[in-house]
Amino acid sequence: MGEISSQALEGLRHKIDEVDQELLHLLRRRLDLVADVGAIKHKEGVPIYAPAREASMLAKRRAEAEAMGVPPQLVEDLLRRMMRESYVSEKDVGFKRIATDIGPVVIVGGAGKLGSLFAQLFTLSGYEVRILDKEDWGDAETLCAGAGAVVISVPIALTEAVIARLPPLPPECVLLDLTSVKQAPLAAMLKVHAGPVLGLHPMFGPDVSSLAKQVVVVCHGRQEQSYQWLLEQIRIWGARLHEAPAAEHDQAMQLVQAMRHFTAFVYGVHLKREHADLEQLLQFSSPIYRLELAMVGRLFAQDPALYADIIFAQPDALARARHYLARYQEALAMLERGDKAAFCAEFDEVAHWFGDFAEQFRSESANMLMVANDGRVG
Ligand SMILES: O=C(O)C(=O)C[C@]1(C(=O)O)C=C[C@@H](O)C=C1
Repeated sequence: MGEISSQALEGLRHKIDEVDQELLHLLRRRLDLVADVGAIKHKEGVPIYAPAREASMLAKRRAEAEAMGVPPQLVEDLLRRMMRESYVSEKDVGFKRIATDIGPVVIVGGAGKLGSLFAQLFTLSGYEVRILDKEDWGDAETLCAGAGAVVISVPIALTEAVIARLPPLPPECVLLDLTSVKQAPLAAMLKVHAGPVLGLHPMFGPDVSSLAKQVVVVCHGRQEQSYQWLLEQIRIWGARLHEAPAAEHDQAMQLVQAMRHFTAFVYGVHLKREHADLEQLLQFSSPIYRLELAMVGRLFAQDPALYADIIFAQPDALARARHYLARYQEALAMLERGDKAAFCAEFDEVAHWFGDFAEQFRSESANMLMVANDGRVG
């Protein structure tokens, strides 16, 4: 059934259509300007992401919006969304090539999703890219001959074996990996190659449209000076580099990745065994539950082996999971006793421990929830 509308309403809607069309023309103009910015950045080697420019632009537009009676958050949301579009369009122009005098970049596992993304980024930056995938080991020596960098991008469980299988590399070649764990691959690379060695962990999946604002963890191996070009190249792609010792990285990942995925896995198992009707749950769901369900559900749209690798590769995964289970059991005991006071006391202690982060997370998530709700149809 069509929506009921009066003539007055129709007239106003017509005017709104005109305003939205004007907005379209303005967006087109902005996209054209951004394309010109992209061309200059490509030539001059300026990073895609310009945080200082973004901060000053947002502050000015917010103040102007306020003075005009336009909600500042509305303007900020629109600008952020437009800038996300800029990252993609500026990426497609290509990037300045930082190291002009190095040999080809060989990507071991370059036919995989993450490997393909890096192959694309190196190609967009003017490097010769060679792919060494499963079926190419017979040609490994030829492919690696004269290489300026060899990038290992294979499943975690295979990383060390693949590194051990590499042919001898040129002494100045940078050997690096993109694995989610860092200590074991770094040790393996340092063992087989006497030249520059670097461990990277891109903290994003292969489906990102650009590296702008993404984080890449850097674990130094050997001869840092010899791979500064590569770090600079990644900065130009838009990513933020976070340096950390490999052991510290692996420990943090245990909590950020392994535990997180493990609990999401258990929650998925629980929903299935309880015969949850997802269609029905979505009908009842608030934005936060929808988001939570999406975070759990997206796990099961991906490769089980990848998640098994991330969880099982952590040396102390079992001990940590046992600690988690013990905490769950403690909480369960409160529930059995009907001890609300104990629950609230523990809650307060955790809130105190979160400190200012609790409020920060509340306001950050409020915005995310609104965006999640915008995408809802019906
Ligand atoms: O001004 C720039 O450097 C741009 O690339 C343009 C733009 C924008 O869309 O306004 C996009 C990305 C930057 O992080 C900042 C601003």
